[in-house]
Amino acid sequence: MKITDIRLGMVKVPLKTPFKTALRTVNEIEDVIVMIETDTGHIGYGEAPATAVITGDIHGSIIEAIRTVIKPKLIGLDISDLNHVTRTIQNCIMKNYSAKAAVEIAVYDLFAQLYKAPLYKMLGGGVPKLTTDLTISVDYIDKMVADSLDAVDRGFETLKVKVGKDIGVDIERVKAIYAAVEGRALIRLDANQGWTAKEAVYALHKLEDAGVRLELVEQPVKALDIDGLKYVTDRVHTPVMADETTFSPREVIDLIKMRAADIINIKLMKTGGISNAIKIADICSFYDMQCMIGCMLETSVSVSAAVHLAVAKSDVITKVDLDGPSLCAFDPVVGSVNFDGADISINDAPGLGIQSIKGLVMLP
Ligand SMILES: C[C@H](N)C(=O)N[C@H](CCC(=O)O)C(=O)O
Ligand SMILES: [Mg+2]
Repeated sequence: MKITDIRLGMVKVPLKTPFKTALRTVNEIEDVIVMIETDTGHIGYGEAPATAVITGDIHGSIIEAIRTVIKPKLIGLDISDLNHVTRTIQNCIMKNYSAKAAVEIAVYDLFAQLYKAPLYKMLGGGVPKLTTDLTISVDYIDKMVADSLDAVDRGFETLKVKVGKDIGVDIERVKAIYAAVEGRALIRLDANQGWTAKEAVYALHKLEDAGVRLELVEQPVKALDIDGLKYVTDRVHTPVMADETTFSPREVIDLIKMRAADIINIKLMKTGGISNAIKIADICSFYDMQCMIGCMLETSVSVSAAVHLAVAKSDVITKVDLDGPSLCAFDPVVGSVNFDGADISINDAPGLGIQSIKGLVMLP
């Protein structure tokens, strides 16, 4: 199975409600779709969101990186040489993680199609079911409480509550949500870099002292403030998770050695795809550290790949934040991963099982 062409398109899906974090507000998903064509007629699908505030990637950079650098290196390569193909993707350009991720996802899709197996089986097998959390956007307290109750009524048992704005209001936000859903849902926080280390310790001590039990707090401080992350990790009982701080396997090793966080959030759009995500999961497994599998604002094209990976690495990926499809007004993908509220399941179609993408607009 040889790569003959790589075509690009755009998919646009409105969100059910605006997605608001300490870093940005977004109303719709607009992502680059990668379609890798082969001499056997098989097509592999991938997707890249433009998350400039986290990965530095924008639509133009994703499209140009794939068109002018990655694609010329891949034409003619044999999908059965998976390691050679993924190394070529990783080594042909620095950074550009989302572009690399989209192409790698399509390559892994084809690799599993080649052997007529669902991707998770090619990655080691597992039980093809997951349960995801749902993100509660940062907003007025009453709105966040109402959104949290609605999510619990819809069957979500874990809520990822966005904070990282005004520290005093953040504490009140979390207390109010905890009081409203106590006993019905687990709460994890994501400050998206919005606090200083001292603010984070202050807020978490206030919440701990008030009896608010949190599953974890994600990325309390700036991405590059590793000392600050360790400062928080050393001082609070609530487990601290690194998200924006860690992209590569090297960064994960450094973080583990410093004991700067308790948990790592693996996202394909930070790792540059599946090959490095596997390395990070294996490093964490070696060091006995838990991981979460996360996503950016992605549709079920690329989130499906994250689902397959998480199923295969469920020994170490014990937490799931794959709510991209749940945030979408509709699922544009006809495919094999079924996103039904909190419940995610995979059937036995080969690869990612993607048959078509509704509303896909191909780029010239
Ligand atoms: C969508 C997911 N639940 C999430 O919250 N991801 C964010 C980043 C999303 C974005 O801004 O596109 C995160 O974990 O920080
Ligand atoms: Mg995060």
